[in-house]
Amino acid sequence: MKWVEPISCQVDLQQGLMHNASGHYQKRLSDLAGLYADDAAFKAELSHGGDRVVYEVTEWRPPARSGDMIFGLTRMSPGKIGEEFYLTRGHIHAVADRPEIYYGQRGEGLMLLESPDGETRIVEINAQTVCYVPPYWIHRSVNTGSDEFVMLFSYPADAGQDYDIIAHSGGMRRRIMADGTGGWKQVDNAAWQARSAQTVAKLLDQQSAGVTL
Ligand SMILES: O=P(O)(O)OC[C@H]1O[C@](O)(CO)[C@@H](O)[C@@H]1O
Ligand SMILES: [Fe+2]
Repeated sequence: MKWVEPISCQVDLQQGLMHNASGHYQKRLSDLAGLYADDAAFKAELSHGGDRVVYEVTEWRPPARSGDMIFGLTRMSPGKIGEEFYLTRGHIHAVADRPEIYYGQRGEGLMLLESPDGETRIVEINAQTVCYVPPYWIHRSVNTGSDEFVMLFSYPADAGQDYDIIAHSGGMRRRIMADGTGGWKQVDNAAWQARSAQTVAKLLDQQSAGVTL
């Protein structure tokens, strides 16, 4: 029998990376086109500040997916586009009933959550905060601090990510903006459109066996 080997991965807090990872990817500002409210500020930032890396992920993925776990580290740079804090693309798991755990390592930020039928929640995350993302919640990380925001994450290996659900509803329902006094506030996204009852029911009926990951 060829068992999957146990491993350990060292979290490098300063670099915001995990050593001994099996994968690494970076997202640049241009990868986030269309996600921010202020498109003029986005374009100005791209042309003046350059297409810099805004977040990166080092992760370990098991050789087989079913029943196993993926874990890794996300490092988000600090910054704003206009008044809106830097964010990740955000997604629902392709197998929507799969949950996720985030564990704050450094910096400050939050998890912006949205249920299929449009309820919203915010979970603030600092170092040592564990954030539980329950099944079915769309989730996006936001760096609300002035330093890098680093979190460890772990989720079922067969979960996958569906990014279209956010695009199809005109973005997430809430945006996280500077409040003018050094903090953050949530504001409504005017472009947001509710998902139909049929779309919500389809997500709830989904069977993992029928989903292509
Ligand atoms: O995949 P997104 O929405 O760009 O966000 C990146 C973060 O989410 C993950 O996909 C984990 O759910 C990690 O890659 C990282 O923590
Ligand atoms: Fe996720």
